[in-house]
Amino acid sequence: MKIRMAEKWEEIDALLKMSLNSSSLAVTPSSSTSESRPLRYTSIFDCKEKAVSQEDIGYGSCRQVNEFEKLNRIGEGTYGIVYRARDTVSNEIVALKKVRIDEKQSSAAGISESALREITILKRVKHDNVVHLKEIAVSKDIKGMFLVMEYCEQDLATLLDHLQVPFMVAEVKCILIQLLTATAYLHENFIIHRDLKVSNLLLTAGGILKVADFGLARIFGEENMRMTPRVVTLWYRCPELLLGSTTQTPGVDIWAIGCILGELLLHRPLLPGKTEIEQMDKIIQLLGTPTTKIWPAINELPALKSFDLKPQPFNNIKVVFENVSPTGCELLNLLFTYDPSKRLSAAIAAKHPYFTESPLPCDPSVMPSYPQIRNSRKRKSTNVSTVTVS
Ligand SMILES: Nc1ncnc2c1ncn2[C@@H]1O[C@H](COP(=O)(O)OP(=O)(O)OP(=O)(O)O)[C@@H](O)[C@H]1O
Repeated sequence: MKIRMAEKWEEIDALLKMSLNSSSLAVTPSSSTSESRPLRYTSIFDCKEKAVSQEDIGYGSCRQVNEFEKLNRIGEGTYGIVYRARDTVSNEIVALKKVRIDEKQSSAAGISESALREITILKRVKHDNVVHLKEIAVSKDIKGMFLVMEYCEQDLATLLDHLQVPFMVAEVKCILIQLLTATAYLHENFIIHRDLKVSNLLLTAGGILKVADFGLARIFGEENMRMTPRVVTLWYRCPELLLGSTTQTPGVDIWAIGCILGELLLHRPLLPGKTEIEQMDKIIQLLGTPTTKIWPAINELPALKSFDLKPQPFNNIKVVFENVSPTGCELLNLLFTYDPSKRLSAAIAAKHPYFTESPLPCDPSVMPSYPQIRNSRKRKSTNVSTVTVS
């Protein structure tokens, strides 16, 4: 068994190393931010951040999961179950995300591609507003692998479902500015999240927002990098993906952030389409029909002919968001720019005057916190994602 374990983890380790060294993922960090740092592969065997060689410790420094006491189940996503747990060594409360191991998986050792992605990306990012992967724990047998993450008290989807009144504008701004800061950091480091939505935004007890769930994230920058258009949960999916674009830009995250801002302001999902056609219709209802004048490349999108774009000449942002200031409506329109090449960047959006006009973003420490609703139901939108990993 020991030998099988060693082989298995070495196999995963080699795969991670290969994926990060391959040309499609070879990137150089941006030098435009002080937070940028070399994106370097660190071995899965380095998972406790201290420099211990594999030889020193046998099968890597990963601790066994039985050093964590599972307290309760806090979430279940497409790719694994998430538990609240106590580290019996440090007494710290952590989140344990179990990675499904399926021997039938095509990737190494039965670990899904999305889990490998999540690990490789989370190990290279370090930002206050991105969930921190502390280490990887393993079960005694070969069946379990767990991401040990900092614990966050709630996710925004559950919070939204339970709040009787909408967030105050100052609270919306507090959340959004943190989300934009995190996204700017990711984009500066060539990472597109590709699944931003309220259930993937976590809040700590101190109101700090943490972007989570990097199972669909990708490194971008390579010319003509083709990606499947069927990523991003439908309600948050941008028009270029709906229309079949395979070249994805950071703009897919920016569009999703527009949907999140809309949802926070309205206290309901902004564009809850049930099918791709309905999704596109809802976008057109809100923003008007896109034309080649505002989006010259639209005619080149492969799936355009499958859609019958209804003529709708009006932009209804001000109607739908009647209680939102003109500056707020302007920010929404910029986030919802049809042409992805003209869509606002996260870094520029974070400097938009909406955040400096009254009411100002509140301090995270005064964000509402309801630990008692932590284990309540998860919204159905999560199931609408129909994602394909590529
Ligand atoms: N670090 C954490 N702290 C607290 N709760 C968490 C943490 N990570 C995840 N969760 C909870 O578990 C849920 C599922 O986690 P996550 O989104 O990472 O899993 P997934 O399988 O990738 O989900 P999805 O189906 O949305 O892709 C989250 O919505 C959140 O409620």
